[in-house]
Amino acid sequence: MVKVAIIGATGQVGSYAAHAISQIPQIKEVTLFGRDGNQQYLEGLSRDLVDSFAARGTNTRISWSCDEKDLRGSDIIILTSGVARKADQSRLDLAVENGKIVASFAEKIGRTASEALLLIISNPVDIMTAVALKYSGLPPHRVFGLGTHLDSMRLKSCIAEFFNVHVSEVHTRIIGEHGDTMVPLWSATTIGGIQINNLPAFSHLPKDKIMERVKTSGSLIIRSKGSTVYGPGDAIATVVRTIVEDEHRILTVSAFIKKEVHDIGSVCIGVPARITRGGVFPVPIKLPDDELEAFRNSTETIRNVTRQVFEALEERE
Ligand SMILES: NC(=O)c1ccc[n+]([C@@H]2O[C@H](COP(=O)([O-])OP(=O)(O)OC[C@H]3O[C@@H](n4cnc5c(N)ncnc54)[C@H](O)[C@@H]3O)[C@@H](O)[C@H]2O)c1
Ligand SMILES: O=C(O)C[C@H](O)C(=O)O
Repeated sequence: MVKVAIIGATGQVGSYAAHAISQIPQIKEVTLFGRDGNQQYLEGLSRDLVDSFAARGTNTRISWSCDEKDLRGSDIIILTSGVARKADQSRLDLAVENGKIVASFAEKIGRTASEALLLIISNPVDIMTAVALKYSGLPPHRVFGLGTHLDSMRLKSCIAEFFNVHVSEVHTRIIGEHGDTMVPLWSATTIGGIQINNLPAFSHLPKDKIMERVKTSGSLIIRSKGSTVYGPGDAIATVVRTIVEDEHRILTVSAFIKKEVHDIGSVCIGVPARITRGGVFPVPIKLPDDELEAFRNSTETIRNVTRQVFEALEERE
């Protein structure tokens, strides 16, 4: 049975993720982890979740803590702490501020829960994954971020709507930055198992418009209702279920790549990765030239900002 801790559980994404993952039968206990001063909120949140579980017939145990010692024994730690962007900000604008928060939690995790798998949600998620990897000291296959999984789901629903098919018939992925330079893999997109460009209607698919919608989904939701909650929360639950059931599904998460995508490496970025109980393993792939060039451009953006954040964090030390 599995024990999961959510750091940043008092936030919008952390609290809904706690609800979503608690429906996974193998999860025995979820610990809501928050900052000192948030005890009252955490007690209220845990009571609210316990009521929900009773109503649903869910057997997961809920606990809460502000003490890093209680991270010990966690199989999976989900890190959602950090500031969220305003609708007119880029996720990259949060890099230094959230880098400090993520580095500090990563150090705690390295000290107390070095056997855990660490799933990063805080934005900009690719860069925060690199920060968590460096400051936790955990091996690369046990530190990964939500990456472009949510973007891939957004693209999937747009394609399903256009072709008027069930979402489960659409397989697609977006790789690269969880941000403006993300790269849709049309070459890896199928509907009902058929390569999308072999479908006559593909020539009418408004690809640019769809990608604009995917890229601006987060800011539109933030402008409309303050934050994105259900999309990320359920995307997190999918990743966690894939881990605990050792499914070996291939999801597009932010992982440290060495040479899996042509010769590009030494960066944490959204790539297809096999997700197992033991960790996350990027799948070696070859891309057509246009997608490769776009991915290279995306990795350069992430690499540059990661470098700047590492420099800022070194000044802190
Ligand atoms: N990767 C994704 O797909 C994705 C999706 C949604 C949100 N996010 C990111 O997740 C993060 C949380 O989003 P949210 O909507 O839950 O925000 P929120 O403001 O509702 O919650 C923020 C959480 O971080 C904690 N926190 C804030 N500043 C802190 C600090 N200095 N030290 C320790 N803890 C601190 C808060 O206590 C709270 O628990 C943001 O960075 C957001 O951009 C990522
Ligand atoms: O857009 C955001 O800032 C939140 C998150 O990254 C999202 O894509 O929903």
